[in-house]
Amino acid sequence: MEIFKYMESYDYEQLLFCQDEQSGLKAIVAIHDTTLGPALGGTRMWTYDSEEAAITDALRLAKGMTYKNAAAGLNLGGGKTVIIGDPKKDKNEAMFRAFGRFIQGLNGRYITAEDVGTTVRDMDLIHEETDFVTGISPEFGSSGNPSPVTAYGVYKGIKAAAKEAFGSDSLEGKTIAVQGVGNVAYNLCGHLHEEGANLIVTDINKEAVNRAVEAYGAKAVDPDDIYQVDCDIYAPCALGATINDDTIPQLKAKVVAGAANNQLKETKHGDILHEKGIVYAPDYVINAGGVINVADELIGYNQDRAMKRVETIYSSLERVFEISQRDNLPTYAAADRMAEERIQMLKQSRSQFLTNSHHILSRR
Ligand SMILES: NC(=O)c1ccc[n+]([C@@H]2O[C@H](COP(=O)([O-])OP(=O)(O)OC[C@H]3O[C@@H](n4cnc5c(N)ncnc54)[C@H](O)[C@@H]3O)[C@@H](O)[C@H]2O)c1
Ligand SMILES: CC(C)C[C@H](N)C(=O)O
Repeated sequence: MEIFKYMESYDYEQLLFCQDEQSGLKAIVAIHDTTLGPALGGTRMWTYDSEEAAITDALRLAKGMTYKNAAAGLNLGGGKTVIIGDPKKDKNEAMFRAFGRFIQGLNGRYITAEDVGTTVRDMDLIHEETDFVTGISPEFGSSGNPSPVTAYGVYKGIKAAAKEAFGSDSLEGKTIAVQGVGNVAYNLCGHLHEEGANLIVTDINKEAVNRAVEAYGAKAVDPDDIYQVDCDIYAPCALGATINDDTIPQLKAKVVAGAANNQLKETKHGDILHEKGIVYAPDYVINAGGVINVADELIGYNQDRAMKRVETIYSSLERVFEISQRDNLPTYAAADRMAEERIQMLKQSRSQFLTNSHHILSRR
């Protein structure tokens, strides 16, 4: 992999490799763009097939956070960390504390939070070493686990996408296929079930599937079968790139709207959805609830204020669908335009984030 060539292609600012032999920490921090403010993005812990796969994931996820934070109207740039390892076996206190010290060394250029494979407990350990971490325990006056809030935002976003596709945002009687029923999607299924939707779920983890079947009467299918089930809405809530050449021809849904980051394997897959008349809710717009919630910690966490802001995901998606129709653009491109315009506008007056300027951290 030619790292600088890749970084140049999407104008990444910084890529850091953090190693601590004693604790087994191998972390990659990618900072994409800090025009709008310090880079905020979660830490993912995953068993990658190769170091290259881990680097690529960190870079792709960091860019997604730049767009997510910009589209959500936050004064924050985009970054992300991946820790290479099995979150079930390889975690220890020293690992997260070592990572916290590396973050502290960045002096506020990057702020972390939870992502796949990390928990509030892990963030609390990082917090032993640095203040540049969010999603820590409510006992510190913080917002805790972002997943239920992400789920609420995704639920609101699914309603906005349903209105665009079916003319009504009611989900009663709609069949929704949910891929991955982890932290976000289990909470999402609760909202969908409460509104009277029929759920079809899958997960590579049998316990996660059973939990959704028991709590919400969901029907379970094998992981490979989720794309072809008869449904109105497909909600990808596991990992990325599930909208691709193999899966699109199988989809019967009229809407793709879910929590996962980087749902489109390549942008051409967003073009194909558009051509087929499938309403796609851009991932980083619909799943911004968690980051909106944790970002509120930076100005003194207020749950009511954060939830009101999460509710705006519905109108942000309406705006994306409006731009898409007006300019005959695929929805992912309409969302990119919205985010890029905001960044460009501010780039004219600011370039790199500096801790000694007036910014969100100075109010903490
Ligand atoms: N947690 C948040 O607040 C948040 C915010 C924004 C975006 N996201 C994104 O949403 C997605 C889910 O996040 P989460 O926190 O719920 O993670 P999670 O790890 O709790 O849940 C993911 C689930 O997907 C399952 N899974 C993995 N591969 C699968 C496959 N091939 N087929 C079926 N199931 C599979 C896992 O077993 C797990 O149960 C991720 O892409 C994450 O980046 C999460
Ligand atoms: C800051 C976190 C809540 C980030 C979250 N994992 C996301 O992808 O949006």
